[in-house]
Amino acid sequence: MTEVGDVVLECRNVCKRYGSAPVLEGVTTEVRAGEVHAFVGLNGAGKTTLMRLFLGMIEPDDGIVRVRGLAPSTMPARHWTGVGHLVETPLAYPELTVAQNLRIAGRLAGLSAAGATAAADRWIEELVLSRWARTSARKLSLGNRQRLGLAAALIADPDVLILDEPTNALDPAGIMLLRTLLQRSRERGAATLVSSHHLDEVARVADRITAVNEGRVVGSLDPDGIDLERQFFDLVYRDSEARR
Ligand SMILES: Nc1ncnc2c1ncn2[C@@H]1O[C@H](COP(=O)(O)OP(=O)(O)OP(=O)(O)O)[C@@H](O)[C@H]1O
Repeated sequence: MTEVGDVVLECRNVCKRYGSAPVLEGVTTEVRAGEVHAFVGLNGAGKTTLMRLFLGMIEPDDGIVRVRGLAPSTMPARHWTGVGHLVETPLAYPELTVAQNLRIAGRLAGLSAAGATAAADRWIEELVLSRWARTSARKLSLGNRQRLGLAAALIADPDVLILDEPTNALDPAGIMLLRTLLQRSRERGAATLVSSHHLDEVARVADRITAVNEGRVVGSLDPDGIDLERQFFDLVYRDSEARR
């Protein structure tokens, strides 16, 4: 396994509320270079919210969030070029083809025009999208739209990768492909944060698994451990009981 390096993503005592409803309560965590850190939790646990904070899409009410030591809201544009992400629905211009979308993603990630064209061709092959390269994004199946989103996130080999439920809508071949891509990103030294509901899949790809429940970190799971589902529900039930 690759050696794990410096802290790249970090949050300390982060709280986020929507109105009076707490969504994250005192979350502290980190992701280091060369590791895949997975967040698992039930629907509404706060996983997407944490990712949106790291991407500067929202601000914490309390606590600190850092990406390579900088607050996302103050990060210069050039730092974002090394951050690949797929959060919620894959972002694609519906009227543009797969190839055109990937060229734009490459340009936004700081590649030259020629570099973006080459990267688009490469990632179309990697994600097995060749048949749809000239198809407009709006005509893609859900799974192929997800593949396009993953290709866009990875287009410039980012050293920070934030993927929310990346297996969404993928077929078994797509899931295996994603596994390989995450492994390669880890070997390049990328810091990867993923969220998932699929404990078996997460156990295959993650170096670290953190369980969240109702906005709080409630423990960690050993990816090599047995019966992860039972361990996960034990943590969740214990936390839910303690809150009563
Ligand atoms: N913009 C918003 N306004 C109000 N509430 C919100 C908003 N965004 C998220 N929430 C609430 O925050 C909580 C956490 O949502 P979040 O999407 O982070 O959970 P999640 O763990 O990603 O869930 P899922 O597994 O279902 O995707 C939920 O109760 C959700 O309804």
